[in-house]
Amino acid sequence: MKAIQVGLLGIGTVGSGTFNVLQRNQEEIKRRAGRGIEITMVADLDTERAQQIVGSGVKVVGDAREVLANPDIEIVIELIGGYGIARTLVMEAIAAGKHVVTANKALLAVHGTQIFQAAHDKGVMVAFEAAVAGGIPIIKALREGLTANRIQWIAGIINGTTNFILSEMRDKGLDFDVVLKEAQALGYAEADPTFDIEGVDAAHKATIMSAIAYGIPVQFDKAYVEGITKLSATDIRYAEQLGYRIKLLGITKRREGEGVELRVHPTLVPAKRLIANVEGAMNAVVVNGDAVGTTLYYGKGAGSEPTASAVIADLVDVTRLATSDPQHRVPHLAFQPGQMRDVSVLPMEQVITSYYLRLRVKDEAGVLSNVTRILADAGISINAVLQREADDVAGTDAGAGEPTPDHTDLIILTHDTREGAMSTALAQLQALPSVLAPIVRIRKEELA
Ligand SMILES: NC(=O)c1ccc[n+]([C@@H]2O[C@H](COP(=O)([O-])OP(=O)(O)OC[C@H]3O[C@@H](n4cnc5c(N)ncnc54)[C@H](O)[C@@H]3O)[C@@H](O)[C@H]2O)c1
Ligand SMILES: N[C@@H](CCO)C(=O)O
Ligand code: NA
Repeated sequence: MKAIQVGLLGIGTVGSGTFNVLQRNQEEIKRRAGRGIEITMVADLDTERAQQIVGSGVKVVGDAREVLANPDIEIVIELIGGYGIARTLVMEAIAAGKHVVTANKALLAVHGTQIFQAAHDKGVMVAFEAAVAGGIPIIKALREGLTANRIQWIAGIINGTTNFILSEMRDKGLDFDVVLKEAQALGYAEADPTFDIEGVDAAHKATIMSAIAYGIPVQFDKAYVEGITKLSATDIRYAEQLGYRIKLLGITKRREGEGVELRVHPTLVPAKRLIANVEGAMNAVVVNGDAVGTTLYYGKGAGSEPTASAVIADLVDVTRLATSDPQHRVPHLAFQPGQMRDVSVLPMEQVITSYYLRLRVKDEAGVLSNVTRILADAGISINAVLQREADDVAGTDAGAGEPTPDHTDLIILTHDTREGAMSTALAQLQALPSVLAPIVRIRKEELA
């Protein structure tokens, strides 16, 4: 059988990895796919660099539409990124009857509903394993491997850049900016690194996972998104003293009869959990299903060849299924299109979680009892209280000046409560005259 012809749009970090791995492993891949898979045309704005990567045997063009216009090309790989031209090209590729493979989580989290509908109507596939946790086959696991389960919750380290930054800050005591530059140089960071550090990239990926897990539309606009830019070394250290690590987690939970939680924020995780020990740019996703229990997926979530690994897995899937009846394919979002449920993402005030609080207070009689009374009145149960004197935090960057002997840090761990109740209590705590600086609130998940 003749090789299937593929057009590649964008040959940057992931595109070049895809080209190289496909070349290197072509024989093995062919044995798996049943026929050869060949990138015969590449579009990139930088045609000179593109031609250097692919050599003289592959046609390189500056205008992606030339690829879409080529009737011999059956699969288009979109590795440009963003919601702009990439969206137009994906929609045009679908309209032209071509299957699409993409790593573009931003595009799918925001416009996925429209894109999957168009693909369904046209009878083509849009495959996106590389869009979530790069090389880890998490889409495959959720969509196929765990199909017996009612998924209860998912919690993942799904942004390599921020995990790298948090790990380096904790291990080496390096500054945020220095580590960010390193992450960019290593090719982990998005073109706009604010997407990484502000949690947007993780929210894109969590949005896609929530849709597949529960059979609901992508609802990125309703996700709660908080990044790591305000996290201080002081809290990383206190968390450690309490037996926790701070990770940027993408979390989605099914709340029976109420809705779905979808949120990204720094999270205290017990240090003994495997996921708490995922360091550097590595990703890990914990999925809890009612039948299987808790499962863990670990690996490289970014980088040229790890991401290419997922792109090529999709190419193989699409190649095998290209001639099949669309009814026999795995649905884009795991559930049959007519079986999607319109379950809403809950507003953040209704989220139920536990908390780490740090209050810088005057070290005087009655402070602790005032604090605990406010929490008790709000129905918030305390799990642990720790008081750290000036000496314990010397040299920290707590932001309110160095603690002096008459200032102290009060660290409180709570049991589960509603975010709304916590916000109300925090406003009251903040108004206490003995509270000297903005209170730090970091959410905590036991992930048991
Ligand atoms: N880098 C990673 O580790 C990683 C991991 C997972 C997913 N992704 C996703 O993969 C996609 C690509 O990321 P990347 O890191 O390879 O980006 P990149 O910036 O390295 O590459 C993008 C390429 O697209 C080209 N391009 C831009 N506009 C174009 C246009 N109009 N026509 C043709 N080519 C155009 C650029 O010249 C560049 O070579 C993004 O959606 C990204 O979110 C990246
Ligand atoms: N910028 C992303 C790339 C992978 O999607 C990350 O750091 O994880
Ligand atoms: Na993946």
